[in-house]
Amino acid sequence: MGRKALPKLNPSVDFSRNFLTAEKVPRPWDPEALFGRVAPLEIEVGCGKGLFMRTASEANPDHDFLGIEIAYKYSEYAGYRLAKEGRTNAVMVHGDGQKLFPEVFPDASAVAIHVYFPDPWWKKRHHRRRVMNETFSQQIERVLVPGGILHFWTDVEEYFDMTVELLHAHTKLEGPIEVNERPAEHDLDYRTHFERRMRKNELDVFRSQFRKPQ
Ligand SMILES: C[S@@+](CC[C@H](N)C(=O)[O-])C[C@H]1O[C@@H](n2cnc3c(N)ncnc32)[C@H](O)[C@@H]1O
Repeated sequence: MGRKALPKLNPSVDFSRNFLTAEKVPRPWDPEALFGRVAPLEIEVGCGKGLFMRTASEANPDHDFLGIEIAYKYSEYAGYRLAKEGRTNAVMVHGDGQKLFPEVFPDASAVAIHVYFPDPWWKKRHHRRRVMNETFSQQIERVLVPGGILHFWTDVEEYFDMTVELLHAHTKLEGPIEVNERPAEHDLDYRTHFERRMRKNELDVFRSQFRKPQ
């Protein structure tokens, strides 16, 4: 299943408030510099075109959303779309989530971390390239506040099972807590573009949450 080319960005839209490259993320972490306030933080890793970032930041104006996407064009487009919708509580970062977590986020700094449909890296010898690995799962646990939630969805059952095993073996996160499918009320009423694609193709989606103990 290939991806369509992204629409052109209108050069008159200033999206500098909603998009930055990894080296511009403040170190030490300073949410006020990015969002102009301190609010409960949610982080998404691997945002693609940013549907979740747009819908979640609109639905939860009291939370701040930081999206990390390694593909420059997608991160830029997602930031541009946030700017077009005038969002002040959501920022896209072009970068590698696995590098940014240890460099940027303090312990217990996020109420939720979202990982939706990470690249499956199907071949066994490529599994080590998967975003969900031992080191990153421990970073997720460290960055979540007590009671914070990891949202992990995938269409690959074997990746789902591997992640459950990984989290049980290397973290104290509790789960998987099952998440039910919700009927879509309009054509973009899906958690992400990949969820939309899987459901339109009648493919399974494995949805879960894991909670950091208090
Ligand atoms: C299969 S796509 C899913 C996109 C989106 N989450 C969705 O569900 O529609 C996986 C995305 O993760 C991004 N990605 C892969 N590794 C990453 C990393 N280490 N840090 C940030 N993004 C990453 C890829 O560029 C790609 O856009």
